[in-house]
Amino acid sequence: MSLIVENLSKSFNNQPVIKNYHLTIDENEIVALVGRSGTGKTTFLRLINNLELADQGTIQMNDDSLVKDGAYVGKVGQRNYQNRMGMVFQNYELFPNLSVLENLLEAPLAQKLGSKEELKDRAMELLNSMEIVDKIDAMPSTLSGGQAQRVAIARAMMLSPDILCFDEPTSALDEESAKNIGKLIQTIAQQGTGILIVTHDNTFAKKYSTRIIASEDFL
Ligand SMILES: Nc1ncnc2c1ncn2[C@@H]1O[C@H](COP(=O)(O)OP(=O)(O)OP(=O)(O)O)[C@@H](O)[C@H]1O
Repeated sequence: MSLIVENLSKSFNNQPVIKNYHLTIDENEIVALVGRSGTGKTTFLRLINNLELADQGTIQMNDDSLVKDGAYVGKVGQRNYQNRMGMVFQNYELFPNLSVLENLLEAPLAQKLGSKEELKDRAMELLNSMEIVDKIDAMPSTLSGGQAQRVAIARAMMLSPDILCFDEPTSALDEESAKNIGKLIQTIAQQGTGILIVTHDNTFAKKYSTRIIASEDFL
């Protein structure tokens, strides 16, 4: 399963940020997107997560398009695309009023991806593999940054995405937690998910990615 971006363009107030950009991310790949501040990294992440509208181009996951030659597909098609795409936000965006387990179950239950028991088993399995199963009933506010990050990753993995995006995954972490997240990302990639990491952390990018791309190439 691959993410395919072709001829992608985006301007704000007639100021191009991304112009005729091409990128493919295949399964098992860990692509790190690095570059100076203000060169479009967040914009790119928002475009491929359908949080921002493209002016031109194609964004698709194998045959499931989000936008083809500048034309957005219908709602069902957009949902099909989005179901294959996962995102771990910089501030994790956990639901503060829900426990760790409830955070993991919310979306897959709403999407009817399985019974509550089946989904709970999957959640336990993921939390176990991330060595955070003891926090299953904890509220997000009681977690450390590294723990909250792992819960956010587990929540994204509940939907079995083909591509998983990370926005600055190490910005709030100490060295040890960053190392653990790097290894966790490698394990997820080995299991078949393609990874895109936006980061300012060049050491992390070099150590854990299989390919580095630069946002200076967006224009
Ligand atoms: N909603 C918006 N309206 C107008 N301009 C925007 C908007 N979003 C982003 N921009 C502009 O697009 C350019 C790219 O911004 P973006 O946030 O994508 O860069 P970035 O590489 O992620 O930066 P940083 O590393 O600082 O997070 C900037 O010039 C920014 O001002």
